[in-house]
Amino acid sequence: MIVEANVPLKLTLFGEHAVVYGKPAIAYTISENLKVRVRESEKFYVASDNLQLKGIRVDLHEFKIENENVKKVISYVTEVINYFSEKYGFNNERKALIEIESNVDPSVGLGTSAAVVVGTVIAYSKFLGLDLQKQDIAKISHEIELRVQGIASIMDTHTETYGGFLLIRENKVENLNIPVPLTFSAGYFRRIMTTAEMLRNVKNLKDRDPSLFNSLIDSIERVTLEAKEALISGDIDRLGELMYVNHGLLFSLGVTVPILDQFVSMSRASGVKGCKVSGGGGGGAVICTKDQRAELLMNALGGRIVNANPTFQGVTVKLI
Ligand SMILES: Nc1ncnc2c1ncn2[C@@H]1O[C@H](COP(=O)(O)OP(=O)(O)OP(=O)(O)O)[C@@H](O)[C@H]1O
Ligand SMILES: C[C@@](O)(CCO)CC(=O)[O-]
Ligand SMILES: [Mg+2]
Repeated sequence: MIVEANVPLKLTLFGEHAVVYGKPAIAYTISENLKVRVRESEKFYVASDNLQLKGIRVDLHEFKIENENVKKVISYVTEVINYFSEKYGFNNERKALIEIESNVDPSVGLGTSAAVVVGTVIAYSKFLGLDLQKQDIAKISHEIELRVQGIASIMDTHTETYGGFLLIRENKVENLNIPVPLTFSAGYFRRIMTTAEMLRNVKNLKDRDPSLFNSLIDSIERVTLEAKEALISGDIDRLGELMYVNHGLLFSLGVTVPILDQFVSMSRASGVKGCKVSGGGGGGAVICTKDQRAELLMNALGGRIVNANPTFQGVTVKLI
């Protein structure tokens, strides 16, 4: 028996980083996904064909002989195993091979870390014979992402668990009913930092200059709440304008890099209604109002386009 979880990846429309400090954010699930498969094995293994360390296969019992990079990369999975052993008393008596498959590169600002956690939580818990509700999956996954990263909001884990367009506010998620069929152009550029590193940079700014930091995240809050109204009323012109403003505020927070700024700036000059960095920054994902010019520019600048069509189902699991 193999348990397979299918997790949609996500894009953040507004409010990333600020959401970590209690501000609202808007995210939605897209038509790209990550799969996690769990099956019985004589030892614990994690396998992924998709990491920079291509084709790694790690024996979790001989962890200490593996290098720090490997340990770090698979820590989202090992924390899930630790969680079920600590909280549910599974003393690793049922060992598993955990395989991760995705056609999107890891760490690109599309919530791949949350997808690994949500997928492993749902598939591994089912493998252990537990039948967790979505509410539990979301809560446990957030706890684990937070443990690994040190800093994290509920946004990515909750969005990928539930699916659709969500407003994240005060540690809760609200479904946004969007009246018009809405889609975006999105892709990603090579990333030089992980989200965990970007989160630490932002925290440094907060510690160094709290008053400047607060005024930036207050502005992000205002933009996000106005964007919610624009989304609900289908006002794409206003939405686009607010995306550029949010990008500017993320530039001010120090999470953009030259290629992203160049792309956003060139998109604006060529008439695209709105564009911004999406997710943790430091390279990685960008999102624009749907526009062929944005997609051409992305290609021309060396980015990779992703399928940004919205999905509404959230994580699913099946036995194969
Ligand atoms: N295919 C995969 N196989 C194994 N681990 C993965 C895979 N994809 C992502 N990961 C894990 O997630 C980490 C990337 O997390 P990170 O938060 O930096 O990126 P992200 O979630 O795509 O971006 P953001 O949080 O901004 O949306 C990787 O270092 C690795 O630990
Ligand atoms: C940067 C951030 O806001 C979004 C990462 O996709 C981090 C988080 O919300 O945990
Ligand atoms: Mg992440």
